[in-house]
Amino acid sequence: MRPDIGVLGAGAFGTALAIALAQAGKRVVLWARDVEQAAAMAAARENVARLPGAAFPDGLDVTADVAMAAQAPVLLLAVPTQTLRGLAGAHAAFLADRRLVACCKGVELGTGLLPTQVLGQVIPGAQTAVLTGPSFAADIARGKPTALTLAVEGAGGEALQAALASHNLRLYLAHDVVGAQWGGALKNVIAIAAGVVLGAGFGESARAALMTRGFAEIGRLAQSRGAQAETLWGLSGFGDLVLTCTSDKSRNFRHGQAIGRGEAPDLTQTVEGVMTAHAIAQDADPDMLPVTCMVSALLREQVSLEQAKDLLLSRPLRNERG
Ligand SMILES: NC(=O)C1=CN([C@@H]2O[C@H](COP(=O)(O)OP(=O)(O)OC[C@H]3O[C@@H](n4cnc5c(N)ncnc54)[C@H](OP(=O)(O)O)[C@@H]3O)[C@@H](O)[C@H]2O)C=CC1
Ligand SMILES: O=C(CO)COP(=O)(O)O
Repeated sequence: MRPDIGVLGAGAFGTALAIALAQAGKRVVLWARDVEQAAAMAAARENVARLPGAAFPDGLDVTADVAMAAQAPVLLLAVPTQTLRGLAGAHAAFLADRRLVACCKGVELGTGLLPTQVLGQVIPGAQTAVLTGPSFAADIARGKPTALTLAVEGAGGEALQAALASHNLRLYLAHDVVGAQWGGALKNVIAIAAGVVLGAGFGESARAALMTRGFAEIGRLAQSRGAQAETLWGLSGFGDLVLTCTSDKSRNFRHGQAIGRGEAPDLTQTVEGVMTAHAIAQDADPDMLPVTCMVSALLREQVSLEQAKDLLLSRPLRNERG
């Protein structure tokens, strides 16, 4: 039988979404690129590698055959942002006339493009949407209450909202696809900075300052790229910034925390904020985006932690607004 939803990318997030949707009664096919990983998940009815402890419900099938998942009219793309172009390019024929819901949070290095913009380049005319907002994969998989933004341009938003929402996964519809993606991408950079601040022992007051000034920075950059301010105040911006900057379940936050403590970060994890910081900083004005540029410089070891702190604190005094 034709699935309702295909999920491409069997990492923590793709697996969690597949579990939640199957629990809500949808027929879901989860695609992993690795044949052995797909077989192991199918046998264990669990993604032991990426999301241990979350059992697969009935209605969730696993495959390494992209054609099987792509029978569904709606495909969730849950791979790291830097791999999205490769995924879409390799399977363009299967993706061409499907609703493609980008679930990744980041900016492509080199092009500065958002996920739906990458999809639009690789698959001209692609029907895209964005699912984003504050949610840890483990929470979604365990059926904990979660509210997310589903951003859809043009027609079909309500139908997609109804298809993907469930009792515990509450979806708010938005139409500002660009704004929803900028919020989700940039909060990861600020979360790295928040982790650095706490890891270094600069204190919770400093983190609150950084989150607030970081949010102002997100607003400046995102609005200069076409985002609406109201979108940034919502789940995809403010909501996700709060979650990611305040929880050590966040990989971005933990990455920063390790750097702040002078430890080596875990480079096996997907930490989207690293590439996003570099993608933004490569042609940014440090006066407009001081935190993002400093995070990039710190990650590249162009400045020390003490230098980064002093450089940020010694900037000329300014008005809070503007
Ligand atoms: N985890 C979370 O709580 C949340 C994550 N997100 C976002 O979801 C996206 C994915 O993150 P997450 O699932 O956590 O990452 P993970 O590190 O858990 O998994 C990444 C997955 O992507 C797969 N992958 C990588 N490259 C490709 C490729 N070229 N083709 C196909 N599959 C590929 C990996 O496969 P393999 O194992 O073979 O390498 C792996 O299954 C990120 O943008 C993240 O910001 C959003 C909200 C919450
Ligand atoms: O996007 C997320 C929460 O909304 C997941 O955060 P991390 O990628 O930092 O783990």
